[in-house]
Amino acid sequence: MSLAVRLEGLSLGYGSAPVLERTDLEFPAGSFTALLGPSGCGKSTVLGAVAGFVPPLDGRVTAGARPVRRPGPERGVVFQHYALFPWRTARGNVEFALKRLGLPRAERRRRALEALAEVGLADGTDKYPAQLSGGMQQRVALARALAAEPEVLLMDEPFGALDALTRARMQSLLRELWQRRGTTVLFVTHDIDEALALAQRVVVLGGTPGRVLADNLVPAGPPDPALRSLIARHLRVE
Ligand SMILES: Nc1ncnc2c1ncn2[C@@H]1O[C@H](COP(=O)(O)OP(=O)(O)OP(=O)(O)O)[C@@H](O)[C@H]1O
Repeated sequence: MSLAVRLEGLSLGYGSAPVLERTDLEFPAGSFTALLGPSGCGKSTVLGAVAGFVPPLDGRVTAGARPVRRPGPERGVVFQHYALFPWRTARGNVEFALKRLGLPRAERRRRALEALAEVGLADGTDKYPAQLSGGMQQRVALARALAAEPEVLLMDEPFGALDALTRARMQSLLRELWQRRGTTVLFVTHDIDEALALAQRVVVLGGTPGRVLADNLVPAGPPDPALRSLIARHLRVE
């Protein structure tokens, strides 16, 4: 149900500008890691490389035993902008995403309803995006990713556009889903508190080109102010 992700000597960039240079990182199967760093340091690019959207300039990305060469259903992606089709219902959006898996119609429906129930939207399956709040739309986007039963979940500031209360609800929903499913999660954010609240491990990226500035295990238990200020020092945002 989950795959380890490895970045080996990975260099990424667009054209001649390097974004990440010779980076090695391993994310064990079933782990929940936050990638934290200032805007422009390359967090989304790293996620894009794991998703298979951004080809490496050098080195490689593997998911399980296989090198990542293109997007695949075992790696689900959730973006900040929900990118739902406005003319499809919540269920329709999730079902549509399952088409590329070649699943029969009845199976697509079953999985869509199950995933929407899992994110707490059992009552909203026939609503259109315009009839749903931002938090509910993000739930649909999460259900869409989960319905494909991914082994790795890649999340790019998924809660960045939500108000504080909805964001906190979505964070606990995500923790719950992760505990239940054991999916490997890579979660990009530039919010230290969100990273500490959610992840087992926080990796801090920074610099130009980007590199790993710190790789901390987040201790279980109550929030640790010392760890928070250590991370903030790396980010120089205190
Ligand atoms: N498609 C692209 N073409 C060219 N340059 C790009 C492209 N996408 C990102 N970049 C550049 O790569 C660098 C890293 O961008 P990236 O989006 O990965 O950073 P980020 O840390 O996720 O930032 P943010 O927190 O603002 O989303 C930036 O300098 C950005 O301008």
